[in-house]
Amino acid sequence: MSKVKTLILRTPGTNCDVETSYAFELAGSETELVHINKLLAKPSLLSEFQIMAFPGGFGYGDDLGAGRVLANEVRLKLGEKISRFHESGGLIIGICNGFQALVKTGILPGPMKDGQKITLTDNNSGRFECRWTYLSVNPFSTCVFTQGLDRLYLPVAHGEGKLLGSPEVINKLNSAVYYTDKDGKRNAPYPANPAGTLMDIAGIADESGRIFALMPHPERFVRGSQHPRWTGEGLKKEGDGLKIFTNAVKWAREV
Ligand SMILES: NC(=O)CC[C@H](N)C(=O)O
Repeated sequence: MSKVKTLILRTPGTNCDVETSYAFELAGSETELVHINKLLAKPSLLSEFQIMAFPGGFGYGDDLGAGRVLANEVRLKLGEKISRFHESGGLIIGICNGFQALVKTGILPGPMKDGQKITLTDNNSGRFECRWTYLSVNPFSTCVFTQGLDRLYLPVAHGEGKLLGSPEVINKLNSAVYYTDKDGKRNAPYPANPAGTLMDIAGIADESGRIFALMPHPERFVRGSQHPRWTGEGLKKEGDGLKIFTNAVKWAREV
C-alpha cells in the first residue's frame, strides 16, 4: 500500500493547521506542517506530496480582506508550481481561510490563469458567525472529497463567508456542499445559511473535482466526542468531517 503525504501550509495567523494535520493522519496520511517561507525557498518540495491543504485561520491578519495577502503570494510566487502539482494529479483542499485564499488566487473555481471570478466577503449579519451547520452534499458533483457523502453536520467560524459572483459564474460552479435546515432542505434562511451566501453554497470544487474548498470546518468534527451533544445523543463512532479526509487519502493512494 503506497504512502500518502499531505502538506499543510502555514502562514502567520493560520490557526487550524494542527487540527487539519490530525484529521489527515486519522484518515491515513502522513502530514507535514510547512511554513510558506519554507515552500517559497524550495518550491520543489511540493512534488514530495500528493495532497496540499490550505487550513483555516486569519492568515496575515486577514489584512486587505480574508485570505487576500496569502492569495497574492501564492498566485505570484507559487502559481506555476501549484498548477503543475494539480495537473500531475495532486489534490488540494482549502478550509475556511483556505477557501478564501483559493478563490482570491483564482485557483477556484479555476483555471487560475483566468484570474479571480468569485469572492467570499462579509457575512450579511455583519459579525463573526460561530455555529454548527447542517449541510447536504451535491450527488452530481465530481468532487473527489465528497464522493459517497450525503448529509453532514459541521461547525462554521467566519466573518467573511458570503460567496458572491455573477449569476453566469455562480450557475456554472461545481458546487459540492450546500447549507440546509436540519431536515436537509435547501433555501433555509439565516442562521442555517450563516453568511447569506448565494445559492446556499458552502463548498465548491474545480472542474476536475480534485480541488475542493469549503467554509465549514470538517477537521473540527473527525471524532464522535467533538459533537456538541455527544453525551446526550450518544457517542458516534466518528465525526462527519472524517470521510472528507479519508476520501482524499484513498483517492491519492489509488492513483
Ligand atoms: N475559521 C477561519 O478560517 C476564519 C476565516 C476568516 N478569518 C474569517 O473570519 O472569515
